[in-house]
Amino acid sequence: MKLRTQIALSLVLVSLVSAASVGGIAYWMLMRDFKQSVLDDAFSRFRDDVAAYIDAYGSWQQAVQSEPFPRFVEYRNRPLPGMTEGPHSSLREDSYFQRRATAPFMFLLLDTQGVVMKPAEGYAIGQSAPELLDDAFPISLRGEVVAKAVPLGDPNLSPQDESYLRAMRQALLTGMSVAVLIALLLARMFMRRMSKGVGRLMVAVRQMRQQGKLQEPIPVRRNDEIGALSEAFNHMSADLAKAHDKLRELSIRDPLTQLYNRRHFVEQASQLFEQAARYDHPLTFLLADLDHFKRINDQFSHSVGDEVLRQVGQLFTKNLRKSDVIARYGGEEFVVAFAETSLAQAWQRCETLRLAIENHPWHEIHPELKVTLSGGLCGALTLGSVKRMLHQADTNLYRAKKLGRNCIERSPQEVDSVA
Ligand SMILES: Nc1nc2c(ncn2[C@@H]2O[C@H](COP(=O)(O)OP(=O)(O)OP(=O)(O)O)[C@@H](O)[C@H]2O)c(=O)[nH]1
Repeated sequence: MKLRTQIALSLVLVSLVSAASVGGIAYWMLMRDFKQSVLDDAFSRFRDDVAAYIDAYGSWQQAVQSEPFPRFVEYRNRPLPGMTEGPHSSLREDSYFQRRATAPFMFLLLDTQGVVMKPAEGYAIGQSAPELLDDAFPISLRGEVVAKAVPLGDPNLSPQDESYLRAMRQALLTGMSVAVLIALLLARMFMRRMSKGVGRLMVAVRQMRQQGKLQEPIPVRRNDEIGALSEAFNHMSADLAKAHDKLRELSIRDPLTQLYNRRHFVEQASQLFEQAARYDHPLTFLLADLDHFKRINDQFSHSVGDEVLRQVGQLFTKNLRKSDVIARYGGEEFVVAFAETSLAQAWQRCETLRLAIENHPWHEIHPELKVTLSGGLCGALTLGSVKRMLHQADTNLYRAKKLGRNCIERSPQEVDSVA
């Protein structure tokens, strides 16, 4: 499953569970407090009625014999004359009849010893129930506890109470739905923000893998773990690109002279040949060889021979153009591809190079050291391949050696054809 989907699902789940938990707890607290307030209200009425009843007849027993408690309550709470009219009359009447229906019948009345005085829900008059005394509310008359009331069962809620609770439930549900909606919107924003950073990383990694783009910097716009990850990724890709470039350089360079190696030269020469042949542009190859190099090694040591090769490499680079592809072709052999260069122009440059090598202060390495270079040129694209052109250049080099070395030779027929 995609990270984005996983985050989305987690956030949706968290939002729903949070909203349901908060809503559930709020509803439970609302119901608890509401029932308590109904109970308190009912008890205060019941307490007043019982106290007035006992007060009116001297004791509960005498009162019961004189007038039933419900009737006493009804008369006691009946609206005063004149109150049945006017703006508040209906309120008073409603309240009276609803409370009357609930309050008297939800309390069991005990005397101070725990003997039932007014029955309710399975308790008969005269039954002893001292175990209920602990939870009973005291009813006092002039500072003396005259009875105790025990609430039984759930309160009978009035239609007004029910509609109030319905409205509260509705409000709670609406609140919860809005909370879930806001949570989901925030989750979506949060997820987009998060997945944006991860998405950028993914695109960069994919480009690295599929297109080989090693250095693919991504913007670091955040100050969190994803920002740190992006920064680390940028560092790593820069390091990787550097290491890759270094490795590539090592793989195409000759370690002694730092010129290109033979393999890289062959690759480059093939491309240059293809282009020159297609667009009919000039291209000339030089194959060069240091003269009597074996003697240098033998006479002055192998390390002097190495130093000569190194310095000859530098002279090649210094005296030829950047666009010329210069390589060490073998032991003391060098090869150059002169792009966009005719045979005559290449010969001129090779002569400059040859003289530079001949006149180099070799005596600084050893007083008797002398170094010269022989070379063979070929600019005959008509030969059809790099291999054949290099072979022709080698033939010309051989002739240069035969002619006494320290010179650059071209094929006579090429020189003639240009002339
Ligand atoms: N010091 C050193 N010598 C090398 C290296 N590579 C090849 N050589 C030596 O270069 C010498 C080439 O000698 P030859 O092929 O006989 O040619 P040469 O002595 O230059 O004679 P000509 O080419 O005919 O002028 C050999 O002695 C190789 O050992 C290298 O990397 N370092």
